Amino acid sequence: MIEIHNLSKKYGTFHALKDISLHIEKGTVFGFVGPNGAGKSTTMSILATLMLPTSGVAKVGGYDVTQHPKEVRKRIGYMPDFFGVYDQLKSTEYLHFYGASYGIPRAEREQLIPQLLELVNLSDKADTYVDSLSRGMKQRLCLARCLVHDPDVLILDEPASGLDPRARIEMREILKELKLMGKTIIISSHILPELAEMVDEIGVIEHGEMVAQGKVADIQSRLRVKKVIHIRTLEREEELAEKLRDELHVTSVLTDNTGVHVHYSGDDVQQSALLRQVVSWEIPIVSFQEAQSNLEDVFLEITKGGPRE
Ligand SMILES: Nc1ncnc2c1ncn2[C@@H]1O[C@H](COP(=O)(O)OP(=O)(O)OP(=O)(O)O)[C@@H](O)[C@H]1O
Repeated sequence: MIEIHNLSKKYGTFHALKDISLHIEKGTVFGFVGPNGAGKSTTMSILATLMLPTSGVAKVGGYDVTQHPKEVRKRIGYMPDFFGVYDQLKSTEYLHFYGASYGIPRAEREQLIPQLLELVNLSDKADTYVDSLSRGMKQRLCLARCLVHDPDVLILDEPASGLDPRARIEMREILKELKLMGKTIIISSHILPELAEMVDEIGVIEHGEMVAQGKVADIQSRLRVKKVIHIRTLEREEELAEKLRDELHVTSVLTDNTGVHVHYSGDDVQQSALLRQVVSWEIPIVSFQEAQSNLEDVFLEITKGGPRE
């Protein structure tokens, strides 16, 4: 649904995007992550046909953003990171305005707008002036605006920025629903945990370059993000820690009042052999569990500035 080949963008002599390539299948929720100034907004503006690339190709639904911008615009809903709303309008009027600008007849809009307001949990604010909505509500109204023409692709630049935790959860729930509706979603953020639960794939961009891309789990294993295995015993904890220190792929072992924490670089097969070994020592184990490393860990690992693969 989205294809980017060797896309570059220069602002004067500043190289904001350097030959990035990306491929996003239909129905995927793609998290575009990177620190401030990495090039996320630039990429999204190009996809949204608002900015021309310096070189390279970007396509949405098979249409080139440079050659067929009108076709691309029909297929995308774009939510910029900064947006203004027309304060003197009520929520419903605001959506009518956008619906009309897409050429949707009034009768159709009358049906559509209540559905959109319901989708973004703003039904009770239909007759409220936009300027009296909270920031989270304005963000959701803006999302409804992006959906007016039923686009296949949503390009959402930091849709959760500046929202409090509850508003972020609401936004996340709406995005889950949009995924269920089959939309392809590209969503940027530098706040990673908020993406973790909902993205299928991530692309990490830094200084205008894609430094990693794929399923979160694949990226983790490719980067060999070290696992931490947490083991709880009924007794003989120190003895277990001592024995573990001599095992292959164990890089360090720590104990605290919650149990034994094993930093482990082995793969799943080696880990299962380690579990057999631990059981064979006949120390009474209560649990042996791999701590979930999250998107935050992956991000820090990739962007810490050290040598890369
Ligand atoms: N119009 C412009 N003229 C000159 N430089 C620009 C312009 N727009 C962006 N840049 C620079 O290009 C780089 C990439 O900016 P971009 O806004 O794409 O990053 P971003 O990843 O979206 O960052 P953020 O998370 O802060 O929004 C930054 O160094 C930025 O300063």
